[in-house]
Amino acid sequence: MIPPAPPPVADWRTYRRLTPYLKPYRGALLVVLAISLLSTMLGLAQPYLSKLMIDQALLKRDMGALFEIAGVMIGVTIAGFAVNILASYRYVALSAAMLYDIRTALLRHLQTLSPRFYGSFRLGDLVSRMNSDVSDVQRIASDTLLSVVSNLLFFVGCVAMMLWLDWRLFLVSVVLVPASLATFSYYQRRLTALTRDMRERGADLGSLLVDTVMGMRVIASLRAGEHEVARFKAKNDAFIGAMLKMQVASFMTGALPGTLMTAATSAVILYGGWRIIDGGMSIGTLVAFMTYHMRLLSPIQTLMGLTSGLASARVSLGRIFELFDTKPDVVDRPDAPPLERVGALRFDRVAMRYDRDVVLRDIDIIIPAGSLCAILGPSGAGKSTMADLMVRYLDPDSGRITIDGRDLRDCRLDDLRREIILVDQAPYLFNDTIAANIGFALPEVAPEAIADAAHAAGLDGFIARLPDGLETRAGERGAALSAGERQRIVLARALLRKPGILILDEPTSALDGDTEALVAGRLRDALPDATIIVITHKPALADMADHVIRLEEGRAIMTARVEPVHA
Ligand SMILES: Nc1ncnc2c1ncn2[C@@H]1O[C@H](COP(=O)(O)OP(=O)(O)OP(=O)(O)O)[C@@H](O)[C@H]1O
Repeated sequence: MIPPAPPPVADWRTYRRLTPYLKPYRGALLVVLAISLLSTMLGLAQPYLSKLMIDQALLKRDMGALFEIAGVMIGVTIAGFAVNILASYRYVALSAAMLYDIRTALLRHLQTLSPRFYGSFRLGDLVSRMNSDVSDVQRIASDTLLSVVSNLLFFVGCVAMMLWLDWRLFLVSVVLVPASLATFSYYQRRLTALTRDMRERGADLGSLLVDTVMGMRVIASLRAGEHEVARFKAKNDAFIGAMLKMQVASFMTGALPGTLMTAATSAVILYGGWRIIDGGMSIGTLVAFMTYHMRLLSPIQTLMGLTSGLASARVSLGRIFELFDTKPDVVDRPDAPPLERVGALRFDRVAMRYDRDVVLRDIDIIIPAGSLCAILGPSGAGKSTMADLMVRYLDPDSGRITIDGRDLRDCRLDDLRREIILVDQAPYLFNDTIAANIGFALPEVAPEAIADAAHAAGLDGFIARLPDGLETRAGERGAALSAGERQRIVLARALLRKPGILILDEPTSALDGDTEALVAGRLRDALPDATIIVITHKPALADMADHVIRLEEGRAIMTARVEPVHA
């Protein structure tokens, strides 16, 4: 098998993709930047005030000027403090709102992806992207970006003040800047690649942990604990190795260029001192210049240090946008006319393959509206695939599926998912009460309707025996219930929604004969006009159907039952 190509390393253009999310906050961002500019200007005033203090007050022994300048200095410090707090508060609120928008958009996008995506994408990796990567971006956005902007402003202001005070001294102070920038740029590129590697190893580790926790029962029963620990150790070693490499690169990126800049300080003192002794410069000017020079190092070092954070956020953003770039298998047509009624469902020369394996070919069947239809066939014949096609989790490779003559692709997904409900083979329960699981996402539903649905699914006897009845909790993924109880709860959830077409994929596989007969008997009463399609291996269920579709080697043969159950 050819291994998949490694994902591309995110470059700086990744940040451009944030533009649509920034747009709604343009005005607010400009206000924050204006406040930040004000705070920078206040910070830049301090060294200049010390020059005035030395040259105008101390050297001239002017007490009045001393108090005046000291008063201005205190005022500037207090104002700078207040403006700084305001800028960071406004900025954090703004970045939090923006990241909420990204997370919501991501969640909406993930909801459009088909089961095929969830079958192939590692759960741990997905959780790590939605959690750690988004948090990483949040951390950087709520901290680093404001810091970058204010440090850049401060840097530019410092340079301007230094040039204004003495341009020759400025040239001496920046002589090592090119070497510093070259070192920085080399380590910064290395850092991006290493950060990506570390995130990937982290996702590997996360996936293994999710897999292990979910498979804990199997691990315990097969006594595979040590095997799992060894797998964990290998992944953990790879993660720690990648993290250490990244740390070294991060340190070098932050520290080396700054160290070079510090070396320039001695040159400034030497040249400035010579100019003072020579009479070409005042003491106040050199003191102010040195203060700017020392402060110039701080934004450079901060900016360089921040690059490791920015590189890591860039990688995280890349991983988040990779999810956004995953195209849904089915495309919605929200402009399509609404689906008025749900009629006959037809497979018109439908073919379907996974990768290169053909699963269904030339499927040509009609499921009459209002009928009870059973789909039979050997394991792996493609029955569940047919169900996925009927609810448009997938689109056929060729041919079409129509509802009352209209191609499913020409319907709104919202209409389809309201009218056609699939209860699939793996009943999923949320960690909530049984009532909340049945009435999931229907906050207005009446308790009587939930009780009716539970009755229709044959749950009434079981619920009556529970001390908390419908308010009993289902446990993590329904672990506090038996497989048959879970199956009936998801059936009740579907019945409550009264769909026009209900597809049940092996709905009674975990039920005993009596319970199966009870549930099957109540189905038609619960949905008197609906089309009910049951995928089953159980002859008893198939016997109740009006029509039977038999799948053999990807070709459906439909046989109408001679004696329909419902006359
Ligand atoms: N996501 C997928 N990627 C690749 N192959 C798949 C995928 N899903 C199903 N298949 C393959 O397609 C074939 C049909 O699968 P399907 O689940 O539709 O069969 P089925 O008739 O419902 O089987 P069963 O009765 O065991 O539930 C199988 O060979 C299966 O391995």
